[in-house]
Amino acid sequence: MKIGIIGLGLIGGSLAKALKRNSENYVIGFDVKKESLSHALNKKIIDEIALNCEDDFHSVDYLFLATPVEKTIEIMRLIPSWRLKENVIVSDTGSTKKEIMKVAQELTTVGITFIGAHPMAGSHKSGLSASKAHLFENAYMILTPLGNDISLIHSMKKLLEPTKAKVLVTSAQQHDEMTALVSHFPHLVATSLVHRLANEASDYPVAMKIAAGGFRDTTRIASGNPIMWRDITIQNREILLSQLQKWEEEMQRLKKLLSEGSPSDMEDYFISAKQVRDELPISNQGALYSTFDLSVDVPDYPGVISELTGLLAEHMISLTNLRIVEAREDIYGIFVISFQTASDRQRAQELIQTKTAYESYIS
Ligand SMILES: NC(=O)C1=CN([C@@H]2O[C@H](COP(=O)(O)OP(=O)(O)OC[C@H]3O[C@@H](n4cnc5c(N)ncnc54)[C@H](O)[C@@H]3O)[C@@H](O)[C@H]2O)C=CC1
Ligand SMILES: O=C(O)C(=O)Cc1ccc(O)cc1
Repeated sequence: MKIGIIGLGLIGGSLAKALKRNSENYVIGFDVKKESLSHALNKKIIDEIALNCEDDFHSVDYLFLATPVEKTIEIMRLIPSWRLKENVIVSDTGSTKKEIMKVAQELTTVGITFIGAHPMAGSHKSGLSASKAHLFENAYMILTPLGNDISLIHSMKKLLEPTKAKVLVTSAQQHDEMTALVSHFPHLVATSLVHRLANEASDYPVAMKIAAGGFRDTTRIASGNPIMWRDITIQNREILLSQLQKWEEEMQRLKKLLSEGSPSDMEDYFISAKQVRDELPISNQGALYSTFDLSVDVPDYPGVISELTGLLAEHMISLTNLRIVEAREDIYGIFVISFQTASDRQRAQELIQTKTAYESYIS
């Protein structure tokens, strides 16, 4: 297949790398950053550079827009004036879908087929340098088609096979409601917690320094790309405002509990949240649970487990558990190794950093 990708950042770059796993795929890329284009071509992430979008995508079967979502809408409005194949399928990778699918509906009137796509994987990092061929492995890829064209969904699924993502189909409305709950609103909460810390920093100058693992874990996503999150929150504003209303109600409930509740009411509040959190697919994978976990970002291929366990065994580092984490939504690595002590984990991380190309994280 010939595939065009506009926006060769974290997601567009990762998509290009994943699609190039199929040697029959040919990728033509465009980005406003010229250095990303030349880097992508030199590293064979793409096969060809598009110099002007009006003409240079005329031979592609699929065209993906992997730009911040407001930019995506601007580009979609330009597409009717471009020279494209008659049955090209246009798609995107945007984190919001309602506004994008409204413009997609307009495109059908000029004969352009658009199917929305959103990989539920990524990171707070951005740009081509953070892209990875295996970013989407085992993650959900949500498709939002306009109609019920099974053959269209089937061909998108086929194209996306090299990403090893798990495809889900929903409506744009459902997509935006669900992502508001699990991604967009948590992003606002994380960001507001950082603002709270910053606001108190003059009274408690040492607070920043002592911010421990919990604060860092809860607020990691606040380091995400501000332009990307500006666009997402503006496009999903309505649903986010209703989430904010429900959040305020939850805070009122908490306020009452804290001021009037008994210690056991308080404990119940934590217990019921812990039950739900522990049921999330990420944390019920392993038979054992250790606090000394190391996440290693590796492609999901056979052999990687023995490579890493062999390395640890060679250096006499004992591990207590191994697990492959299935969703990549709020984590970096997919291969999680648990250790009995923090010092075993530290030694393992140093070893993996020096002896392999895999990145590892303590979360
Ligand atoms: N970062 C993440 O974790 C995830 C992001 N997404 C979505 O994917 C899209 C891309 O996000 P990232 O790759 O993270 O952003 P990014 O900032 O890493 O990459 C965006 C790229 O688009 C380029 N660009 C901007 N305007 C352009 C234009 N007019 N024409 C051509 N290229 C242009 C930028 O130069 C940059 O290389 C966004 O819509 C985002 O909502 C979806 C899932 C996860
Ligand atoms: O950093 C993280 O864990 C993320 O939350 C990544 C992410 C960002 C935006 C999306 O639309 C989907 C996933």
